[in-house]
Amino acid sequence: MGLRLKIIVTLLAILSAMAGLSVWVVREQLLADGLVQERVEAEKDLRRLLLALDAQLVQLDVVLGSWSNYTAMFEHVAQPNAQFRRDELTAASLQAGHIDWFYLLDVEGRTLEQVEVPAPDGARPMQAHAAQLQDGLLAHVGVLARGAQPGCGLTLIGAARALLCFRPLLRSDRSGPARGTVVIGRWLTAAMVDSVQRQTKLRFQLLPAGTAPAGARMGAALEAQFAQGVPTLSLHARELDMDLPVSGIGGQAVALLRMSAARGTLERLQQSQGYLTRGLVLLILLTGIGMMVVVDRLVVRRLSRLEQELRSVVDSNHWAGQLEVTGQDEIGRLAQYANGMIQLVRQQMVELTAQSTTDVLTALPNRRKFDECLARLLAAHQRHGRGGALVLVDVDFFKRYNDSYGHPAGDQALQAVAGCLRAQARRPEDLAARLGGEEFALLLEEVDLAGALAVARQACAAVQALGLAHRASEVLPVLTISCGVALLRAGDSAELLYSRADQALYRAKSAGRNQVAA
Ligand SMILES: Nc1nc2c(ncn2[C@@H]2O[C@H](COP(=O)(O)OP(=O)(O)OP(=O)(O)O)[C@@H](O)[C@H]2O)c(=O)[nH]1
Repeated sequence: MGLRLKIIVTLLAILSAMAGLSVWVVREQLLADGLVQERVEAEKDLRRLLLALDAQLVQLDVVLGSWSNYTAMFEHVAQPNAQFRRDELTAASLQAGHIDWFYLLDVEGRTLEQVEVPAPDGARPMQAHAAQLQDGLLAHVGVLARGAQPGCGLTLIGAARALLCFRPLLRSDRSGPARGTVVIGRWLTAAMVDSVQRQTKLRFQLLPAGTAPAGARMGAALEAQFAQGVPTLSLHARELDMDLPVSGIGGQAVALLRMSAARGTLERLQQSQGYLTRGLVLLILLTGIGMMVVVDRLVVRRLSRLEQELRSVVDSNHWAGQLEVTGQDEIGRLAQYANGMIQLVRQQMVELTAQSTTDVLTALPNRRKFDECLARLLAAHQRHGRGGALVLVDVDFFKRYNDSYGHPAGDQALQAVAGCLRAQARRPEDLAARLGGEEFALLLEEVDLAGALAVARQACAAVQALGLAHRASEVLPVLTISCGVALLRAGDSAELLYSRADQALYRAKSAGRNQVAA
């Protein structure tokens, strides 16, 4: 896997993990916030609903407050009399004031006057529950009213719920104890529920109180009810319910007020989570692409360029060329170090090549170099018809020289001979080489037989002129050499040419040494 692919895969893995984690964290946070927000909004709605329901009581209370014959009622309660005027206390007048029933009680809670608007089917529910009313509710109201405080609230009469308001009958200056109580009521009908729903745009129902504990009381301070944590929230997939137990006027459990609402907040949150997720993914993609471009420009591209340059340097024969240094950072320094190494390798290669083609004792080119040059000479001859000659050189009676003067002296003698031969290779294309032991060679380019013979003879003369004493030589008392010359011929191979030069050398040796034969 290339570096670029590795970086892409790693980046993708890291960014995906980051994206997943971010989405999860944000989602959890959004959900937690959403639930809190939903509860807050539901409580706000419930408050609004309770206020709207309370407004119904307030209306009833206003009707009760605007009653005109309190004085007559006060006296009637104190001492019931037959002259008590009942003009306002008819079913028709109650109906006009949106009241369903009216009671006038004495201080003991006994009913003195009672008016009821019959239901459309003629039923009179209040009468049907007269005993219950007498025993419970109205007596209770009477007790409440004895505290001289008016009040309103919800109550349960049989299975029906009603709103009621009561006022104690006091003196007009409000002094003295209450003499009785006026109570008016309205059935809490489906029409009234509808009207509150329309007005508040909130869905609710009044369920049987069941085992729910007595809770909020209509008309009591809402904040106090909420502070007690009375409402309970139940969350469903798409809806939420907020339940609030509602107490009656006497504190008894009357109903369970259930407000239902769509979970819009959650939907909105889920929607924003979707936007957020898409935004995050886009951001991460853009970040990933941006990072890739930066990493590509700063690292990958430069590294692959270095790799190409290094490969072409290594592939070249002699480690030719250098890497481009692109900056002073780690990659730039890497290129500098690599350049240093390339230079070192190049130097060592030059040195090794020189060592492998040079004779250690005489510093003349060795047999390997000679073979290369001979091959080149042959190729040039075949291609361009250039002339050339090979001169094989052998030191005369060298074994005896060694035996007479010792091996180290023999080495020095070979070095001296090498110096003489090097001096004969005057032109840049000429080559003097040591082939091995006391055998040397001269390769001469663009030369004819006369020229080659002349060079060979000069070599012989030069060695002789060295005057290196050789007491065991049969030729002269000084060191001498013999040379065999062979000219290049068409179709020659290295072996053929060498063989002719060797035969010539043999002839020179046989003819007495210290001479040249061709
Ligand atoms: N000192 C020294 N001697 C060497 C070296 N290489 C070869 N020799 C000696 O050179 C001698 C060559 O002897 P031969 O091949 O018998 O030939 P020669 O004694 O010169 O006799 P001819 O060639 O017939 O004149 C041997 O004794 C080798 O030991 C070297 O590097 N140094």
